[in-house]
Amino acid sequence: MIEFRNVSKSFWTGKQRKVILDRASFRIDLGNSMGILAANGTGKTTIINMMAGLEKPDEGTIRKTSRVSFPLGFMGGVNNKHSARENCRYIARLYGLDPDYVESFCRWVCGLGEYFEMPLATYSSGMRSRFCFALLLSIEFDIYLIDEGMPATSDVEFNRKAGNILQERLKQATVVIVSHSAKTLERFCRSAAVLKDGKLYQFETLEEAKRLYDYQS
Ligand SMILES: Nc1ncnc2c1ncn2[C@@H]1O[C@H](COP(=O)(O)OP(=O)(O)OP(=O)(O)O)[C@@H](O)[C@H]1O
Repeated sequence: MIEFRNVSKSFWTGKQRKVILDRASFRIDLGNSMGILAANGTGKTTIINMMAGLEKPDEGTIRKTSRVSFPLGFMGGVNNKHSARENCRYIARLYGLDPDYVESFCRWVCGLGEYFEMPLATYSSGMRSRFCFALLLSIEFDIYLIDEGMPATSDVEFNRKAGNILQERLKQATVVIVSHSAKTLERFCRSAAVLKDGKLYQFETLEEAKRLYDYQS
């Protein structure tokens, strides 16, 4: 479960305050995947980052009682000076997992060859995103956070392998997905919410959410 209670978040732009959430309260329960529809630039990434714990609210509380993933495609949290192998083992220890398992899983999924032993700083951005995605897949979460659809790399073989693993994971898991497009949400959830003027309006069905979203845009 993820619960936002009276959460406010805004940014100072130098001229005005950009409000993302204004004392918003909502809850996402396990087994009830939810999509959030919001126009570009209104705060989708910020909300996902707050759920992941990457950003703090200005006010209010965010409570989590489940294992919540970092956003799919997130490339932080790794150390550039260390190799994929060292990063794997470090992250495994942080999550209380078996370092041998995480290392061999990632080695198999991301197919980096000898680069697996080299510092991340020597990787291309494609190699880095393959590694970070493999790392996410090596950990099992209850709730997966997706910002604007599935991440994809330019490596077809990797996309197929990682996509199949993720597909299996998502069958059992709860998904929170944010997008500006209802079409992107359709694959993942039946219920949805609309982010509007700093408030989140939750609906039983995506259809209902779409009606409000289409009306305001
Ligand atoms: N650290 C920051 N300082 C100032 N403004 C910020 C900061 N982070 C985000 N913003 C602003 O807050 C708004 C929401 O940003 P966010 O990235 O969450 O939007 P988004 O809905 O995901 O956008 P997009 O659809 O374009 O990816 C944007 O106007 C952005 O410029």
